[in-house]
Amino acid sequence: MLSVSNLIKRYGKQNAVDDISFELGGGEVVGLLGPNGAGKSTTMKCIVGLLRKTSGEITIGGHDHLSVEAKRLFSYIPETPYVYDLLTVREHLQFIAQAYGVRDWKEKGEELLNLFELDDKGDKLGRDLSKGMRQKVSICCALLPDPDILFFDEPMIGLDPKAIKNTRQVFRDLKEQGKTILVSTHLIDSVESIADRIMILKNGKIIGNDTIQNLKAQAEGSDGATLEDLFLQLTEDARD
Ligand SMILES: Nc1ncnc2c1ncn2[C@@H]1O[C@H](COP(=O)(O)OP(=O)(O)OP(=O)(O)O)[C@@H](O)[C@H]1O
Repeated sequence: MLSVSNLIKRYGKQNAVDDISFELGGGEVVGLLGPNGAGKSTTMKCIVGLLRKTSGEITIGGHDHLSVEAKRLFSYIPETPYVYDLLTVREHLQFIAQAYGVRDWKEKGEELLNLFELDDKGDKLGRDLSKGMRQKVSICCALLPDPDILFFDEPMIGLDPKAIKNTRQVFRDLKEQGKTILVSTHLIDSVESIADRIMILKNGKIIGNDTIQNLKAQAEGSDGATLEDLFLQLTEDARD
């Protein structure tokens, strides 16, 4: 469903993403973990076409990632939610529904607004929303077109505990529906229960790419180790 080959993204002399290759099969849920500055957001932004890659090949559903065919297949929830200042919350949903040709969107839109407790904020303008509300609107907009693939960049940041719980449930529902998900996060616990596989990035390189069980087995002295222990062990010299 997603294929990334020899992706490099260079900022000046620094390779923020340093020749990484990986694939996501249809229906796979993969957590992208890594310390600050590891290259998670840069990787995501290159995949969705927000940043121009320096080199490498990326295909989504067999199409070049910059093609319209690829863009029809995915939604992206950025780390910093972007909303339109002069559209209300409901108008955001209407805009997305029209842009993606979503029929009968109103009912699903209302369900999403209810789920994220935005139903009484439907007439609020984007510019008047708090950061957490913007994040919720961003998630609702991403879910409305019912995409096959979802890219979530730190989706829990800025959400209140109830919204975090709801988002976890949304992940479980999406997984059950067979959606393909790549989710970058610092909140290791939030992916542990749903991820089929974890990729750990450090200094722009993938240093671990396996099931949690296999990664734990590979890690030294991993008896009873939590995913957090493993993560810290693999990334401990990240500041070298
Ligand atoms: N616009 C930019 N110009 C120059 N360097 C950048 C730019 N954006 C990111 N970088 C650098 O690229 C590297 C990867 O950054 P990136 O934001 O992808 O990391 P991240 O893993 O998402 O980090 P975090 O967990 O802190 O969000 C970092 O060293 C960062 O300083």
